[in-house]
Amino acid sequence: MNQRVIISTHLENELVSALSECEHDKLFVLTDTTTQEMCLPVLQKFYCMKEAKVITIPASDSHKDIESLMMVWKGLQEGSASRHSCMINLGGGMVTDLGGFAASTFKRGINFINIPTTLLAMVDASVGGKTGINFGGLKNEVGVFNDSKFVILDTEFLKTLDAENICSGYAEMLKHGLISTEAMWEELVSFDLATPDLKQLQRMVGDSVKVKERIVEQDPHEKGIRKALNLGHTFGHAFESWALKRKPILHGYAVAFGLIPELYLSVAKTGFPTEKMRQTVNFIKENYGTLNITCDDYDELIELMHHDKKNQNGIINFTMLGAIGDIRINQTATTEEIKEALDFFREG
Ligand SMILES: O=C(O)C(=O)C[C@@H](O)[C@H](O)[C@H](O)COP(=O)(O)O
Repeated sequence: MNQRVIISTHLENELVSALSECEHDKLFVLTDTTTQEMCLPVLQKFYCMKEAKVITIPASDSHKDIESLMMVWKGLQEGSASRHSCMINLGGGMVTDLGGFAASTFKRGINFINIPTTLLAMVDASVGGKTGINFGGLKNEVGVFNDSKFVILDTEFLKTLDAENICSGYAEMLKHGLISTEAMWEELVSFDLATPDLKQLQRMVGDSVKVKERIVEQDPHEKGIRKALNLGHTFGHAFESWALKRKPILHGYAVAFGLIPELYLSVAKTGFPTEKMRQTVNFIKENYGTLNITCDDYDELIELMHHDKKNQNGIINFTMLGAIGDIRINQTATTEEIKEALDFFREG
């Protein structure tokens, strides 16, 4: 990985040091309307930011699209950015994904630094070089792999989040536990997510991001083991795209929901222990509720799964588990099995 992930203890110092390693003629900072209000004031107090030009896009995943991307390109162009300029992406996964893609394509690529401000971006989106936008109703349909030079991870920003955003990011942590160790999974499913202990959560963020870093280092372009990080996402992205047309849900909620049918398939096909599946499913149902799909939605969901980026030769590709930490990539399921898993999701 050509990216350095820094767990911040003093944001200003770390940013000064990162910027000194990213030689730049002009500095830009990308925010969305939420982080402009909640997080930008923290950065604007720093001397190193005094010349930075701010570009702001509308908040939420429904704006992770070509229009917002054009706003960023336009902001860079109007601010006379050169190929030697640098952009700081200050925000959640939508900002780090879209900003990373804008920076990677503007004048064929300028340096960028991610400062994630949501739990989801801290443990997942800001790390590992997946950048992109949604397109044609499909998640992350257009994008490139390109690392930010630095990720500066300041867990103080967690204090700006509401309960829903904590839950959303936590779903990716839960996924990291499932693909990692029993001890990590155990701590995650025992955590009181309804009234979270922020100190404990801040410590768990460090462990969680290490799981992602370790996997991305082995396989930066998702040819093999990186597909582990997509656990919960074959169904999850389908749920998310389905919801986008009705009542949008946060990405992490879609992943939490996606874990349910994928763990069900793991029990049926790769021998994942039923009791651990039950414990995980109960945790998800208690903390995330459910998504109200009916049998009439199955064909649409399966059609959406046919666009998953892991697929090859028209076959839907799943990541499953044989046990906690026993990752089985490139698994398949028949349409009948997928429908059974959706029945389990609804009726469980
Ligand atoms: O980093 C990865 O690799 C992942 O799959 C992590 C996912 O949690 C993340 O949501 C990712 O952006 C999904 O990527 P996609 O390739 O399925 O669009």
